[in-house]
Amino acid sequence: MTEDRTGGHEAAAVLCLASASPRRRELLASIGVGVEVRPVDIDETPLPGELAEAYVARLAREKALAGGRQSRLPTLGSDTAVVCDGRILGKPADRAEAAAMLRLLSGRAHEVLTAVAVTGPAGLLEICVATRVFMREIGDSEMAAYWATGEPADKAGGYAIQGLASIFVERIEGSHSAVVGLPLYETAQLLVRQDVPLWCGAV
Ligand SMILES: Cc1cn([C@H]2C[C@H](O)[C@@H](COP(=O)(O)OP(=O)(O)OP(=O)(O)O)O2)c(=O)[nH]c1=O
Repeated sequence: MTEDRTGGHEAAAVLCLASASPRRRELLASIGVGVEVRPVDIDETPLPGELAEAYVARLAREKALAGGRQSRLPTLGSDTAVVCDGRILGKPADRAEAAAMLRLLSGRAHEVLTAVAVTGPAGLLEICVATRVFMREIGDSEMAAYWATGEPADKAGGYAIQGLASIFVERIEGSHSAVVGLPLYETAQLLVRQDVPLWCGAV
């Protein structure tokens, strides 16, 4: 453990995180896993006819493998997509796309898929977690106000359940941390299999 600038404690790096997402780093820190961040730039275009589960699994795997080439530590890659009516919603490019996404999600349920891949001594381990999110109806003025906050821009499906959009989410079935970007229960199991210590040490 080393003391960080805020006077808190930052765990020493035991995992390479192949991700630019601050949410994933914070989620891992919350279970005592310190990371070395190695974001990778991969093409996130779905292949023709590729199903959502195969798509997120492929991206998580590609991120883990590319990140792993830059580190000696076990390496984690992950990808989150919002899926509604078979359509994969990534991050909205602009206000119009964000509004179209929220209009599609308003007043109904959709799925959030998060895939995780971890390379390490046990080889490549992978999981994919599906969570159902039930949203209330969202009005046009709320959509416009939400876009103006800046929150939707870098979020799959154009919303953040952990942020201001929590007022739109009636309930979920599944994993809250998976919607935010990393399913902690399932990820912990993969990390243990790769000998990565959690807050409770090597188990
Ligand atoms: C649905 C939803 C998504 N998100 C975020 C999680 C992910 O960071 C992002 C989905 O994009 P991803 O492409 O999965 O991840 P990323 O681009 O942020 O990071 P990297 O590819 O480098 O790993 O959306 C939330 O924070 N809250 C939510 O409620």
